[in-house]
Amino acid sequence: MPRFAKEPDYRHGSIARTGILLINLGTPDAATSSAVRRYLRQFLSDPRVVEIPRLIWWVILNLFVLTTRPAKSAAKYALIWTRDGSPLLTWSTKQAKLLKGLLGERAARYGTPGPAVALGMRYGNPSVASAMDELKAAGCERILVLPMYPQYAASTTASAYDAVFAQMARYRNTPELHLVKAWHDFPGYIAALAARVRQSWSQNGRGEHLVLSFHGLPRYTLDQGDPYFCHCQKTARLLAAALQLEESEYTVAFQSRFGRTRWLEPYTSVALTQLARGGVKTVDVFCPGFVADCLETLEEIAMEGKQTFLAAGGKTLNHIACLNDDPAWIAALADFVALQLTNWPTTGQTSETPLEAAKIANLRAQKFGAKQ
Ligand SMILES: C=CC1=C(C)c2cc3[nH]c(cc4nc(cc5[nH]c(cc1n2)c(C)c5CCC(=O)O)C(CCC(=O)O)=C4C)c(C)c3C=C
Ligand SMILES: [Fe+2]
Ligand SMILES: [Fe+2]
Repeated sequence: MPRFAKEPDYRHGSIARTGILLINLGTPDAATSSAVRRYLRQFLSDPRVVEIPRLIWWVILNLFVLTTRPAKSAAKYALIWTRDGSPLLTWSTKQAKLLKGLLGERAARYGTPGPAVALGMRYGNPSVASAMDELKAAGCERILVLPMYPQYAASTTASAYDAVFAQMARYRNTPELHLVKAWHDFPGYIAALAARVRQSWSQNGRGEHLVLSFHGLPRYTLDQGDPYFCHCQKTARLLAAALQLEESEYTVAFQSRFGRTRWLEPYTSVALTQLARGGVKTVDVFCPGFVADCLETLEEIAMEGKQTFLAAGGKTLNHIACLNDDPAWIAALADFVALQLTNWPTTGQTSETPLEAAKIANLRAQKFGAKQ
């Protein structure tokens, strides 16, 4: 493979565009053991995700994890799989499409073309590399990297950056980058979350207690300076304030523990058990850290979490759907993008006079026989 990827044909005088690169975690290509194994191999080989020394982890991963987990996880994926495939991919694709449409509509008011939007998955397909290629092919000289993780974590956000940098290293004509780090307190995001909860309350009734369940992380990441835990607490606090909740009316908890080390606490399963044992009969569970429903919300919360709550004496667990394609959320996302693009100067972009363009075309034709 050549060191650098082939550049798209260079067109003189074309307008340099801005591209929005949405990155989410990714999902297997199918709900089968082999597809899940391929996905988990890529995911769990990421040193940002599992920090055990490489050689030791390679042995554990290949001898134990990848021999047992794929079948178990595939069975869970099968429970949430739809005719369109994985919900995470379906919703993420829809979000990218809706965002592109809305940004295009807003730009059209000023007679300008909207930015290009592409979706890249950190693991699996479509890859971050292919999404960046797509933006470059669309003439994007500037790329806004927007991880679909409101709360920063090294294992998600920084890992998404790693994938972007790896592809940058393959380009000769690199685009300019703007990396979004976190948006856990962006007012439009908080307002969209609050509206989602209120909508569920009015449609399905209001539970006695609200559990805000975030994906967990190993506990040592907090001790070692990862701000994820604090970002989750702030999102929860702002959301609770928007919903005018007293502290006794909601619980912040962490789900999806992986491996044997201690993770951020309280664990969602423990919180649900304690609530039920304490006499709470109806609980709402909302996952503000996931902007799209996925295995972790549809299976782990709506199915497993429900069983845990009922087994401990609860009567009803209502899983409140993630933001998915909610119009208020897509509008908030478009506002956030606009904010990020403000004051990003468009200097340094090529625009030759016709004479210069003709000279360059001539030179390239002589030297490389290139078509212009
Ligand atoms: C929202 C943020 C996420 C963080 C932080 C995160 C950290 C993290 N995850 C694992 C291990 C697994 N996670 C899995 C699925 C999964 N994780 C997230 C998001 C975050 N992960 C999502 C959106 C999903 C769902 C993907 C889908 O296809 O629907 C899985 C795979 C499923 C399984 O086998 O259980 C694993 C494994 C670790 C170790 C980690 C931080 C160190
Ligand atoms: Fe995860
Ligand atoms: Fe999980």
